[in-house]
Amino acid sequence: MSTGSVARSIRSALRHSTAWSSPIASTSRLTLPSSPAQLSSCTCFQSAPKRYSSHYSAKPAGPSRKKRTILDIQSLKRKKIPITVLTAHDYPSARFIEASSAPSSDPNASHRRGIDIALVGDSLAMVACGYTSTTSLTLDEMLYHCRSVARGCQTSLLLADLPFGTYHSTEDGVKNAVRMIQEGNMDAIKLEGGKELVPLVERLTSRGIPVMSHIGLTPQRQAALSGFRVQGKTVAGALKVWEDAQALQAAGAFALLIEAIPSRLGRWMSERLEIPTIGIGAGAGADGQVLVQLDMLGVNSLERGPKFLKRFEDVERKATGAIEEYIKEVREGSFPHDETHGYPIEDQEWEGFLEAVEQQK
Ligand SMILES: Nc1nc(=O)c2c([nH]1)NC[C@@H]1CN(c3ccc(C(=O)N[C@@H](CCC(=O)O)C(=O)O)cc3)CN21
Ligand SMILES: CC(C)C(=O)C(=O)O
Repeated sequence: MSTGSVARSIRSALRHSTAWSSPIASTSRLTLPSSPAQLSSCTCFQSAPKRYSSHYSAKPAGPSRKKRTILDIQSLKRKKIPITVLTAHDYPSARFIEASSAPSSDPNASHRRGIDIALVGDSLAMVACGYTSTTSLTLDEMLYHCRSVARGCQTSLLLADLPFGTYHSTEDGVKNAVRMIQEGNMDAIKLEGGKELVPLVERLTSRGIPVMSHIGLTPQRQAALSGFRVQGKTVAGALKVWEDAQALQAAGAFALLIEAIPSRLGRWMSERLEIPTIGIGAGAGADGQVLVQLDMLGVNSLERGPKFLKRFEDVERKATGAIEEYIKEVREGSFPHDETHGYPIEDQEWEGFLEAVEQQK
């Protein structure tokens, strides 16, 4: 192939990679502060990293759609504004979050602020990959999902779980958290565990990697906890949750996820901790709430699900209904419609084609 023809094929490939090409991910990463003290006074979290969106994505963010920062999240607690967290597992679920953050016509609408934190939770192992537990998910699988979410979500703070087994030692935890930031394009990471993780939380936060700690029911330890069971229901159990919370706050965690604990304990701790608590099955007294997006959309509405789950939609029913309609229309011949869904050819071209075929005989 000549140089000219190589250039031509590249130009042609570029021309054809329009609406269906994947968007270009940002290469500009946040510069992170190096100590917890710097973290709370630093302004570098406040500037939005530029991310480019695909041709058919929503309009570019307007002035009211500032990238969420650690400081923003923490100030919501002081202002007593509930923090909204929702999981995103891929590009479309990230785009749903981004679209729900669009400024509405009503400037006072409470949903106007949108989702504060998009969480690439390792629940994706179960709901998006079909594994029976979160422990099967590898770091590489997680990184692949993180990159897709980062391409779809510009406004929310991007948080992801370090998968099971990737932070059993402080050294592993630091190395793998850095990969989540550099390769996964995440802003912060979440770690399941209590006091035993203090050395890792200190190391990460003092090196500028913001950490959300996750206590109470920690699904990665499902086997050790003998299943997905409510935690902190006894004197000793509640004391353990409270001691973990205090130790992790002191170690530098910017927020605390509290899962499946009694509502009274959730409220009591939230009133006493300085850092925000994000609850899932921890009652209305937490500083924020998190749900798994596919759960709250009712994508798996046939399963019973935990008691804390509220399904705001029944996407499973809507999706299967639509697919059945598609099957019916294809079988009946009512889809596609030539006029609506097909491509025309000019009469002259068509007749010319028929003549040309005739002449070839
Ligand atoms: N789809 C999905 N949603 C989740 O919220 C979720 C996951 N997957 N995978 C990881 C963990 C597991 N989670 C779960 C799963 C089940 C219960 C559950 O059924 N709990 C019982 C508690 C029983 C008790 O101790 O009293 C319940 O009835 O709510 C709780 C959390 C939360 N996380
Ligand atoms: C259940 C939520 C909080 C989570 O940690 C996840 O999505 O993995």
